Amino acid sequence: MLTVTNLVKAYAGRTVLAVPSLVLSTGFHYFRGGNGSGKTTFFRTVAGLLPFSGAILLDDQFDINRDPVPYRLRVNYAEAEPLYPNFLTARDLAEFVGQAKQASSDQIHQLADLLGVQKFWTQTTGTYSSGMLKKLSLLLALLGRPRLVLLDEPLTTLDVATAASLFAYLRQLNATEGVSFLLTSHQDIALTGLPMTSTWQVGDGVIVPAD
Ligand SMILES: Nc1ncnc2c1ncn2[C@@H]1O[C@H](COP(=O)(O)OP(=O)(O)OP(=O)(O)O)[C@@H](O)[C@H]1O
Repeated sequence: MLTVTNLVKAYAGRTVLAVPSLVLSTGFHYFRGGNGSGKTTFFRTVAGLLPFSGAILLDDQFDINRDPVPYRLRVNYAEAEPLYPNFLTARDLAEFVGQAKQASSDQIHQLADLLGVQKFWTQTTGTYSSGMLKKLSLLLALLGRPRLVLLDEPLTTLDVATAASLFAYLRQLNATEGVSFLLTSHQDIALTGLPMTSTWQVGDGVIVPAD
C-alpha cells in the first residue's frame, strides 16, 4: 500500500528522520515513540505537507512528487492538535475540504452524524472545545475516497461514545473498501479496538519494527 524509500527529513539543515526503506501493507499501522521523536514529522511528510528527499509511493502507482494531485486526493491527514481560522464554521470547512476531496454532500452529512459534528455545524470554530475541534478534524480526514488516512493522536480529547463510533467505522472502511490507516497515540492503542497490522517504534531519527 505505501512504500517509502531513502526518506530524509531535515529542518533548517538538521536531520530529524531518516528512513531507508519502509513498506506497509493494507491495514492498520501504529507508530509509537516519545515526545519529539518524529511521528508528526513522518505523518506530515507522508501527507504531502512537508518537503523531503527520497520517494513515497502509494499503491505502487502514485508518487508523492511525480503525481501530487492524485496522491493527495487519496491520502488524508488529521492533525494531533487541529487549528482552523476561528471565523469559519464546521459547515464552511466541510464544504471546502469536501470539494477538494470530491466528497458528496451525503457523505459529509453521514460523517457529521457519526461524529456528532452536526450539533455545532454552523458554530464558528473559535468557540469550539478541544474535543469539538478533534471531531471536526476527524470528519475532514475521512472525506472523499481515501486509500490511506493518517490519524495523529485520534484518542486525545475524544469522548468515549464518539471514539467507539469512529473506530467501528474505520474497521468497516478497511473491511469493505481496503482503506489503510496510520495512527499515533500516547494512550493505550488497544483502546481503539483496532486490529493492528504492524507496530513501529520511532526514535533517534529512525523508524524500526516494534513487533
Ligand atoms: N517546524 C519545525 N522546525 C524545526 N524543528 C521541528 C519542527 N517541527 C518539529 N521539529 C523537530 O523535529 C523533531 C520531531 O518532532 P515531531 O513533532 O515530529 O515529534 P513527535 O514524535 O510528533 O512528538 P510528540 O509526541 O511530542 O507530538 C523534534 O526534535 C522537533 O523539535
